[in-house]
Amino acid sequence: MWDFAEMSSDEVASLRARYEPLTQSIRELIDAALHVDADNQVVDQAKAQIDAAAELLRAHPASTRQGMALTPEGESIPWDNLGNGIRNPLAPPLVVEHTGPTSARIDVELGAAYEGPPGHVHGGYCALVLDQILGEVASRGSIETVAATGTISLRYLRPTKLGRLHVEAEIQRTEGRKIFITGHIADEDGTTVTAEGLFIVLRQ
Ligand SMILES: CCCCCCCCCCCCCCCC(=O)SCCNC(=O)CCNC(=O)[C@H](O)C(C)(C)COP(=O)(O)OP(=O)(O)OC[C@H]1O[C@@H](n2cnc3c(N)ncnc32)[C@H](O)[C@@H]1OP(=O)(O)O
Repeated sequence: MWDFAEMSSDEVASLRARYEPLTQSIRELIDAALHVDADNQVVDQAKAQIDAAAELLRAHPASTRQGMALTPEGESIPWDNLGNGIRNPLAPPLVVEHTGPTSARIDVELGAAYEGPPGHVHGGYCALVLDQILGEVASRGSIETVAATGTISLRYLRPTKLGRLHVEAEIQRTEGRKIFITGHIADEDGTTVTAEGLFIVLRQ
């Protein structure tokens, strides 16, 4: 059904435009559900509408699922995956901006859905965000150099406040297929988590 290897950039853009707003609406639904304080009637009505939407979507199943795909031009499409999948509302809304051949940054807002300690981001999601940006920088956006996490080490300096976060990553050195890379997350008060990773470029 989705044969990205056969698609033009325009066709991919049109699919993105179809599904990205659905993903964002589901994220907003989760946020609304986490903030609601209503009576049985309101909650029952919302549940019925959500169940109806799920039934509508289930009536049109995809024949394949793909975590990530490539277009003929070599553009990578994060489709269903948890790190930054366009169609996955559990993925934080990450947009990785490559600031050079060996570095990148993310500016993202993480709200109630990502809470661990009260008012703060769950440590596992901090790890996911750092793993994602380190992996993307290490992979350098190419199928030829896709790198997997070999080892990642995190240091939680202090809790990360929910809200706007800034994330950076930079390659420190490479040894053959091994890429040594560091990164950090900062909230409005400064750095909260640092990461050191060893990513390994997959054998082709
Ligand atoms: C369609 C696609 C579009 C793509 C478009 C691009 C965008 C793409 C963005 C991706 C962004 C992803 C961001 C999330 C990244 C994950 O979450 S990946 C998932 C978590 N990681 C895994 O599942 C990896 C599981 N492990 C493995 O598959 C294999 O063990 C590995 C890591 C590939 C290494 O296997 P291998 O290639 O056989 O490695 P091997 O030859 O044994 O060892 C090579 C060297 O690495 C060292 N090494 C091996 N394993 C380790 C380790 N775990 N720790 C430390 N050192 C190690 C060895 O000691 C050796 O060192 P030297 O002797 O050369 O000094």
